[in-house]
Order: sequence, then C-alpha cells, then structure tokens
Amino acid sequence: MKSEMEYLTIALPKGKLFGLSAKLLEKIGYTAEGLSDKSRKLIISNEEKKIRFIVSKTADVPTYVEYGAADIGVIGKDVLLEAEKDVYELLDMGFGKCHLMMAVPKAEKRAKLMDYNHTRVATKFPHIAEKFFRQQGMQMEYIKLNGSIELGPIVGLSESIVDIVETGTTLRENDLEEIVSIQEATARLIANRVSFKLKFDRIHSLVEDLRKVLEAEAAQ
Ligand SMILES: Nc1ncnc2c1ncn2[C@@H]1O[C@H](COP(=O)(O)OP(=O)(O)OP(=O)(O)O)[C@@H](O)[C@H]1O
Ligand SMILES: O=P(O)(O)OC[C@H]1O[C@H](OP(=O)(O)OP(=O)(O)O)[C@H](O)[C@@H]1O
Repeated sequence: MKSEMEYLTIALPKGKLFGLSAKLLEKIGYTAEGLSDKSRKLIISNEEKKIRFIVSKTADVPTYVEYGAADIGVIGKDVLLEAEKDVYELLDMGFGKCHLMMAVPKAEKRAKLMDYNHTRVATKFPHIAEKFFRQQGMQMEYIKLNGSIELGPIVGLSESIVDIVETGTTLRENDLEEIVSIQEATARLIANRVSFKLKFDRIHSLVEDLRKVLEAEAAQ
C-alpha cells in the first residue's frame, strides 16, 4: 500500500516504544480505534481524521519510512543509527531513554579499551559498533546477534558486547561491566523526505503540537 495524499500514515514499533508512542500521539488527537500492539490488525485507520497507523517490527520502522510506505514513524535513536536510512529526524520525543555501551565480563576486565583490539564483539548494532571502534583506531570481529546479547561473552562466543543499557539489571545479573558508553538514545520522530515536502503543513503542525505537549510535561 502506497501512502495516499489525503492520509497521514504513521509507523509505530511493536515492543517497548509502542505504548508510550501511542499515548503521546493520542494527546494531540492522533489515535485510532483498536490501536494496540496486541492486535493482529497491522493497519489501523481513523477515517475521520485521515490517519493510518502501521504497527511493525521495531527494526523495520526506518524502512517503511524511507520507502514512503509510511510518512512518519517513531523509532529509537539506536535503531535509527544502525539502520542508516535516508530519512529526516524531526523530533526527540524524550521517552525510551537508554544508552548503547560496550561491556565485558567483570572477572576478565582488561586494563584499557585498546587491549580489546582484534577481539570479538557480539552485538545487535554492528554498524554503530564498527563506526565507534574505527574512531578509536580499533579493528574488531563483529558477531551479529538478535537478542540476549549478554550471553555472548558468558558462553565464549565473544570477549565483549555492544548493547543497550537502561537500568543496568541485565549487566549486573550476568556479571558484566560497562567499560565505555557509545551513544545516548531516546525515541525519535522520523519522516519520509518526499512526504515531508508534500505533506509539510500536516507534519509540521503535528511536530509543533507534540513539541508543546513535551514542553508542558517537562515543565511539570
Ligand atoms: N531496556 C531497554 N532495552 C531495549 N531497548 C530499550 C530499553 N529501554 C529503551 N529502549 C528503546 O526501545 C527500543 C525498542 O526496544 P524493543 O526491545 O522493543 O525492540 P527490539 O528488541 O528491537 O524489538 P524486537 O523485540 O521486535 O526485536 C530500543 O531500540 C531502544 O531505543
Ligand atoms: O539495563 P536493562 O534495564 O537490564 O535493559 C537492557 C536489556 O534490555 C534489552 O534487552 P531486551 O529486553 O530488548 O531483550 P533482548 O535481549 O531479547 O533484546 C537489552 O538488549 C538489554 O539486554
């Protein structure tokens, strides 16, 4: 389905960011009956307001937006950077705060970052990791995992991980220690480049309305 001119199509990620995204959008009147990450309906429309929601796998949101299947979308900065898609980033939505970092087993911690040069790093974010280590003058072997990244060093698959930390519980419970922070992340509103021009008024007022809500919440 191509995004039609009269509709604004919004891609929302399933998972951790879904509820907060839907809640924030609802505050500016962007909602639709039946919008839920539990629903198996993948496109939910609000015919009156000419809004369509696509509920997709987190990592696919930048793809839908880049190709214009969605005009705008919500995605974590971490996934956005990793995806390297040609989209506009319009707004830091503030929620979904976490950071990407490198962690290693506490018991085998080496003295300096450089001591990990030419070792294996398990990660869901090989592009971000590669860019970071290159900036440090390091060459690493990247092992792509899709979840439970912390298992990597525990089972001898890698010497380190590059992954997201929010509370630090997963690191603690697996005897890992952060040795360097790589990137802060929050949820971002992104837009297709063509949609942003063709539907400028609508997208611009949506961004301004969201900005006002976020500012009012921050002032409380
Ligand atoms: N503790 C956390 N763990 C993971 N992501 C977090 C955390 N806190 C905030 N986030 C943000 O939430 C986004 C979505 O996380 P989520 O775990 O739902 O996605 P995912 O694991 O990529 O999806 P899937 O489960 O479909 O593979 C992340 O990209 C990140 O920006
Ligand atoms: O610092 P914490 O609060 O413990 O959160 C960090 C953990 O949460 C994420 O995993 P997720 O829950 O997305 O599961 P996954 O391992 O299957 O990706 C991330 O990959 C860490 O493992």
